[in-house]
Parts: sequence; structure tokens; C-alpha cells
Amino acid sequence: MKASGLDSQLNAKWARVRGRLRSEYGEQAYRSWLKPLTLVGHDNGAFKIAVPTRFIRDWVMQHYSDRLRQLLAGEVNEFRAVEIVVDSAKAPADAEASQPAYLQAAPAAVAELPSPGPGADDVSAPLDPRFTFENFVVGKSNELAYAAARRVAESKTVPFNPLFLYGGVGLGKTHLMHAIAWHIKKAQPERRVIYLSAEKFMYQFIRALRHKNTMAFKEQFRSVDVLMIDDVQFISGKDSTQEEFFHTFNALVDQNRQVVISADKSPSDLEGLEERMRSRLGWGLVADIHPTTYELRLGILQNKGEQLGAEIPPKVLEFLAHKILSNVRELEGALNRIVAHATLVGRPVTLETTQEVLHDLLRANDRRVTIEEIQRKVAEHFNIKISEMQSARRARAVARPRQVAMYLAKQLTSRSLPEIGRKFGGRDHTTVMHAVRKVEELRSTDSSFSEDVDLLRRMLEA
Ligand SMILES: Nc1ncnc2c1ncn2[C@@H]1O[C@H](COP(=O)(O)OP(=O)(O)OP(=O)(O)O)[C@@H](O)[C@H]1O
Repeated sequence: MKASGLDSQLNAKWARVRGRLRSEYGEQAYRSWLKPLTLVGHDNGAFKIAVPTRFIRDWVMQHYSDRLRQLLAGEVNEFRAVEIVVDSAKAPADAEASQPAYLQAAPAAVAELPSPGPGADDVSAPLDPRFTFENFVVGKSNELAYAAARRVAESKTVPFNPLFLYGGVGLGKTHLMHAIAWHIKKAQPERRVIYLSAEKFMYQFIRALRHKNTMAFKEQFRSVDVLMIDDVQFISGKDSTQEEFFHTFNALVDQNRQVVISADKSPSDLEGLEERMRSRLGWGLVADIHPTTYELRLGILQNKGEQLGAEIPPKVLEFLAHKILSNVRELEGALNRIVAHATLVGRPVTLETTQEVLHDLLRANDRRVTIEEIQRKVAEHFNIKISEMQSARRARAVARPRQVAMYLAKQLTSRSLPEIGRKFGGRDHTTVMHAVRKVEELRSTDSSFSEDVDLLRRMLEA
């Protein structure tokens, strides 16, 4: 296979394919996953493409390889196959400087900072023993965050820096951070890990200022191998703490120490944060946790039910997964309540007792949103006529918003697929199912689309 000196015609075709991927998947997905692809060989329709890490290869194979194949086949008549290989030396040379930090080769020197002072463990908040990878249920909405967290925990070097996890309340950010800490403590006990909330970071900093021992404060943080700060939105707007955090962050990243951050919004949406800070936070891997799907909620309930060792009829679990959509914390709370009640009164858990015990929670979770409201908001947002929600037109400009509305109807109401289909011009339930899948797929590959959908959801839930 010819590995170098690809002819200019082929290079132009490859550039076109990359351009298409970029416009189809959006800037963020492109920068994170597709830009690192380098065409290294071509032989009679067989393409060889190099990526710098195994993680990227697996992700590309899973999410983009079909489209990549289609695009290459569209460019080259004799197209036969595409092979993706890992070659760390093949990170695109011209892009080195502008690449996300996690794609750049890790500097060899990691021992320039002094060894951790005795106080490093004091600042770290206690870890919840239940928050491990083993206890984390993975679904579509959290698979990227999970994979990235695992990668950080298992890697001996720094795969991406920082890892920025974000998502709504109670969706598992803290759980994943603790899981990283537990894993590192077990597998690499020599590495010093600090985990704390941004609030606690702020408190420690202010205390150090008051006691005039900011040097010791700085030392504590700057001498760790892995620093994890939870709920970083709390330091936005607090200028001096933000400044200190920024210095600490930079010092650690420059020394190739791992930083993991969580927040309720993406770096670009965090308010009250300085621009340089915002941009630096987004340099590594930004992984969002979406609201849960029904399948994930059911999986979590089954898992948790087993842990509790309680006999809970599957119907009850399905009922809860349908009804409690707010977040995982509330879902767990509901399960604990019905199990506690059953134990106290010495009677088995049934659908009736569940409804009785949880009537307040169920009422709060009852869907107020109607399908009509969803259709109206979505039509407004995409600037199409509301009648297009029922129309038979298939042009993408109307079909996509319609699919988004179907998806939201499934997420935000307790209507069945056939019922939803009927409200969209008498469509079949398989059409609704297809729409839901399509939107989920697009959400995982196109961050701006995903943000649009989240925005609509928030507006409808408000
Ligand atoms: N995928 C999951 N599998 C199992 N448990 C989960 C999952 N996601 C969340 N949980 C559980 O839900 C609860 C809330 O999660 P967690 O505290 O990590 O949320 P969070 O995103 O950090 O929320 P907050 O924004 O309030 O800090 C925890 O008990 C956690 O174990």
C-alpha cells in the first residue's frame, strides 16, 4: 500500500470528504473526532486512515465509519474499503498547535512539581463508596461521559486535559468523578488525587486569604496528579477565586497533570466566566450527559433494586421509569421510599402501594406539557408553520422539526407511540419510533443540534 506521496487528485478528494464531514456533524464533533483523521494510504480503492489514539479510533468506527465509507465511495469509483489504524505519530502535523490538548503527545516530563505536601488529602472531600464505575448504568445519554471518565481513570498518562463533564442536575456527574477517583486510588495508589466541589475550593481559598497562607494553599493544589473540581459554575462571577482557580488549572495542565471538571453547562454557556478561562476549559474533551431515556431509567432502577436486595415487580419498575423523568436522584429516592415502606409495613411492593406512597412525587412529575404545545414551540423555533406538523411533506426543512417534536412528545409526555403518531397527521407508530432514533443519533453527533433540542425541552418544561 502506498503510504506517502498521495497524489494531488486524491488529496483533493480527501479534503472534500473532510469538508462534508465537518459541515454535516458540526464544528465541535469535527474538532474532537474527525479532524485527527489522516489519510495515510490508498491502494486500488482501499483506504488507510490513521488516528492518534485507540479511543478516537473506536469512537470514529462506532459513530462515523458508515458515513465516511459512503462519502469515500461517492468520491472514488473503485472504492472497496476503509481501514482505520492507530498511529500516534500520525497526528496531522499542521494541526498540532491548534489541536485539542488531548490529541497532543504527552510531554515526557511530569515530575517538575514538588511532591504533594501532607495536606493534599485533607482538602479532598470524602468519596461516596457507592459511586463506582461498576454501579454506573450506561445508556445512550451518558455513554460518551462514561467512556471518557473510564479512559481518564484507566490511563497512566493524560488522555485529554481537562475532561469537562456537564449536564443537568442529578444525572451522574458527581458519580463519575468519584468513580474516577476510586479507580485511580485502587489501580495507581501512588497518584495523588484531589476531589472537591468548587464551593469548597472557594471556601478554602478565602480561608487561606484570611489566614495569609495562600502559598500553602497553592502548594496543596499544584502538587497533585489529578485534580477534580465539581460544579464549577459556583465559582463563576467570583473574580479572585476564579483567578486563583485559573492559575491552579494552568499550572496543572502545563505540568501534564490531569484535571477533571464538572458543571451544569458547557464551557461556552457558563456565565460569569472570563473568556480566556472559558476557552481553556474547552480545550480538552467536553462530554455532556443528556437527560435520561426510558431504557436508562429502567436499567438504573433494576440495578438499584438488585443492590437493595428487594423483590420489586418489573411492572413497578416500568411504571416508575415512565413516571419519574426529572433526574436519577429522584428516581433513586422513589425506589428507596417504596422499599422502606414495604419493609416497615411488612407487605410486598405492588403497583397500588407504589402509587399510594409516591402520590406527591408522581403528581409533581405528571406531565403538564401537551403535544400541541410541543408542536407549537418547535414550529416557532424552526420557523415553520404549525400545520407542517401534520402535513405529509418530507422536505428536510419541515421533516426534521417534525421529528424533533415527536421526540420531545415521547420524552415529555406519557403518550404512547401510536397516540403520538395520531397527533402528527395520523402517522404510524414506527414513524414516531424512527423519529426518536434519528433525533437521538443526531444528538450524539451534532452538538449544536443537541443544544437546540435541550433548549426546547427546557423551555417546554419551564
Ligand atoms: N447512570 C447512572 N447509573 C447509576 N446511578 C446513577 C446514574 N446517574 C446518576 N446516578 C445516581 O443518581 C444520583 C445523582 O447523581 P450525581 O450526584 O452524580 O448527579 P450530579 O449530576 O452530580 O448532580 P448535581 O448537578 O446535583 O451535582 C446519585 O446517587 C448517582 O449514583
